[in-house]
Amino acid sequence: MVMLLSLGYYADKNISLCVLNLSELSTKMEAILITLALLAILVYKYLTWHHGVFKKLGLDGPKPNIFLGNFPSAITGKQPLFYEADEIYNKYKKTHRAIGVFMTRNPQILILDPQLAQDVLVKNFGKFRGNLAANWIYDRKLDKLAAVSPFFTSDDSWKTKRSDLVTGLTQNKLNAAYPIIKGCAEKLSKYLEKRTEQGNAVIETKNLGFCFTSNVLGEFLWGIETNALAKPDEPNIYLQMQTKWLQFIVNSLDAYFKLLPLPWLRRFAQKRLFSEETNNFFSQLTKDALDLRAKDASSQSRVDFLNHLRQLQEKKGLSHDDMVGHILTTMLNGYETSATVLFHTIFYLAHHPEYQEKLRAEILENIEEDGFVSYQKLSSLPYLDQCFHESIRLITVVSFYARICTEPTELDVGNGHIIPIRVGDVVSVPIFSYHHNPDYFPKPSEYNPDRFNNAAHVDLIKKGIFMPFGCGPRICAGIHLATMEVKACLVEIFKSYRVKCCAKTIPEKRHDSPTFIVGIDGEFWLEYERL
Ligand code: HEM
Repeated sequence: MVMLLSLGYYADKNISLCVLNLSELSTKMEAILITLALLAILVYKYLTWHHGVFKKLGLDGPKPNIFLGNFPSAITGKQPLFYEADEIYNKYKKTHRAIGVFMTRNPQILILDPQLAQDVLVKNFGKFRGNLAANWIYDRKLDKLAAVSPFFTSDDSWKTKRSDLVTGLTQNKLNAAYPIIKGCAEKLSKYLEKRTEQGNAVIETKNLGFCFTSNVLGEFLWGIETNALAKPDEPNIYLQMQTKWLQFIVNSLDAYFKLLPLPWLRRFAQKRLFSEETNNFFSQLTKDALDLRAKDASSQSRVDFLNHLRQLQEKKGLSHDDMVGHILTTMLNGYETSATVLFHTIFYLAHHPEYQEKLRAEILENIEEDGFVSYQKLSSLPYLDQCFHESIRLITVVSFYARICTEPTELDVGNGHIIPIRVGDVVSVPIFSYHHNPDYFPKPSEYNPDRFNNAAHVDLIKKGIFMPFGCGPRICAGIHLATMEVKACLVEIFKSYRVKCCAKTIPEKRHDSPTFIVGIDGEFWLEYERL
């Protein structure tokens, strides 16, 4: 409007030039606006490209947010993923066997019926061999040590990597390695004795759990004393490196999830899963441990993971990177998970003295002359098993797992409706939700080991309702190691100590851990009374 008036009133060159510039500007503005509009349409199309995919298949599901999909709070870090998944699960569980959801813009089929989950994980495993966690590695050459892990592998090399790992973690091997765990339990006892003798019996039990599993892994993986329990107050390079290593992984995964809508931006964020500094440290540590083993004939008959790797090196020429990779896999999958189950069990048993007394009675009845419960009994004590299973149900440290379809197949999603599944499609199992479904576990937020009376877990595992370690050929590779170390520590504590809540103890509450591992946030201060 102003421009037209100007044109009619002032006829001199300068002004008309100025008007010409304005019109040029407006053309440029128009071009910019059109470009922006086109860009917005393109971005919108890109973000919503897949949104029709489930409709075409006739699969129901909640409407996704354009940018963040169906898990906006999890992507922005406001709420853990399993809670958001649980809200969706509860809405559809009575009416659907499976639904379609979006992790940002990426479609996933969420399995609501445990029997269908069993089909995918076990019966139909051949068609669902891939693990979504393999995508967490951006560059497999750069992250050569992380890439050794079967957990991060979807291709054909998975089978060999898994076999190399699990043959060092069989029940026979762990039975033979049991003296190592007993040695760690003795160190824990000495530490507790010292604390209680000093009148310092209120102990932060999360730290205690981390120190114990760290000690076990140090001795079992490298044959080294980490001093986590012996000298807990002294600076410790091993523990510092372990913490640094885990923090780096958490940062990397944080970037991975935040950039899911725009994955190509990952090249500008933290690309590696394992840092170079910690890779160098753990590689040197492994080399030193191997050199020591080669020099010391007496330690060559020790049954531990390092000797397992030495045998593999001899038999099939395992490279040094493969050896370090397997050690780090065991530490990554087994350190925080096992410690979390351990300290939550102690915490829940302190809150429920009636269950603690029952467990203690069973332990005391089965102690052998050497002051320990034998490895065979450790695996079979029924109430110890119940307490362990109830903690792992309530906590469900690994709350969600996802498979990638590797061969075209079909999925029976109920009501006579069968949908085609293509290579690359992702199917996920919200196991936390199964473990917290009141139809399967009445009053699911309560800690109650009695719900697993008469080995009830066996039937629940068969039905796919209880799968804290996963199921099928990709079941947790460290299930026996985790079970052994957690149970051995529980026996050691409860045979000699009554663990009680005190003024500093936080209440039992909703799981709100800010890390990737499920759990209750905050410190677990508990009082240890010597019996
Ligand atoms: C209480 C402790 C633990 C829990 C609750 C746990 C849970 C799980 C679960 C649920 C899976 C399956 C994930 C999926 O299907 O995608 C898994 C896989 C795995 N776990 Fe564990 N885990 C524990 C301890 C350990 C330990 C001590 C190790 C040591 C080696 C370990 C090594 C692995 C590996 C390598 C895989 C991947 C297996 C494969 O894909 O073939 N875990 N774990």
